Amino acid sequence: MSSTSPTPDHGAGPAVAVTGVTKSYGGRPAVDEVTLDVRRGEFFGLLGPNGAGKSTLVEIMEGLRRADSGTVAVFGESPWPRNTRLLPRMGVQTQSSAFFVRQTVHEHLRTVAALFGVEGAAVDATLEAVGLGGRHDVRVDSLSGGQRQRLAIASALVHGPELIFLDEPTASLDPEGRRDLWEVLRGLKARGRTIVYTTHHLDEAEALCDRVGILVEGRLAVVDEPQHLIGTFGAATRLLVPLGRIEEDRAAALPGVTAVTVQGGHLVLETRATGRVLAALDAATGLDGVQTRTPSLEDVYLDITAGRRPRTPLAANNQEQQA
Ligand SMILES: Nc1ncnc2c1ncn2[C@@H]1O[C@H](COP(=O)(O)OP(=O)(O)OP(=O)(O)O)[C@@H](O)[C@H]1O
Repeated sequence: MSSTSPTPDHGAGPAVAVTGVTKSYGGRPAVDEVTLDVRRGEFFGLLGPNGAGKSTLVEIMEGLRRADSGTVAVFGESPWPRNTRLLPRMGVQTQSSAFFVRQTVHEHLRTVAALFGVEGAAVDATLEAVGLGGRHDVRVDSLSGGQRQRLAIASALVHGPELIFLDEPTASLDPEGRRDLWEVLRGLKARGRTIVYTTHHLDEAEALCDRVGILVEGRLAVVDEPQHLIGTFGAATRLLVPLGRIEEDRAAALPGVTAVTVQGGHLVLETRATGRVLAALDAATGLDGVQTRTPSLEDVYLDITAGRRPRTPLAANNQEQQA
């Protein structure tokens, strides 16, 4: 965003290296022995259910919390204790971003920019990018939740950081705002920035992230590219057959069908042998009105977080970094 942004550093080594990090509260690990690299220029998504430890892990990476054990290196340096050399290189939006509430939107962002020694032109460009271009003179305490979220994101981006941490940035955005933010983030990635992103929107992670890590109860269950994860975990395809076309028992007996449920006006057949089941359905009832839902990241995520599939310790393409 900033015209004075540093040139992205494409040096060797990961943007963030997390090694054996553990953090407990009251004897319970919130983050448990996590080892993970975020590559330079990568869009990395951190996923997991409520309370899985995402924010804790991200805040340890940012230098806002201290790990009980393990190490974190950001561009090769420890972010803890507060490392002022790293601050201009990182942009941080947390779930509880602070605001100067009595200022206007423009004053607020100008104040943030000034802390980083960034010129005013970057303020206007950043507000425009996050969709607050028409809100310069509105007081921060008069903004809606979604508008505040946009301002928090602007505050993380205004100084043109190389590494951007966004913690559920689309949580209170409307669908249009989400899509607009996707474009902003894709633009940042195209310019070589590294993005660490937590979200509960699996469609978003699938659309944006080069790799995702899924945390379950503080432990990293898997790290992989979304498409590879979907292929590797072999989540089922679902065939939606209008109710009344075939009896449930008969559908369940078709070769290749692994589960049958009723959802809305459909019988839902799960299968990993789509062609075979479609052919059998065609022979039994015809295919009129039958819809096919291919597996998504959400299916894999639900399987992993519900513990329905054996968890691999770490996917192969992250293991090369663990050596
Ligand atoms: N400051 C704290 N003091 C005590 N417990 C904490 C603190 N911060 C987090 N925890 C606990 O650590 C666990 C992980 O919390 P964390 O906020 O990191 O999860 P999360 O994955 O970000 O969840 P969400 O998706 O709900 O934001 C939770 O059980 C939470 O209650």
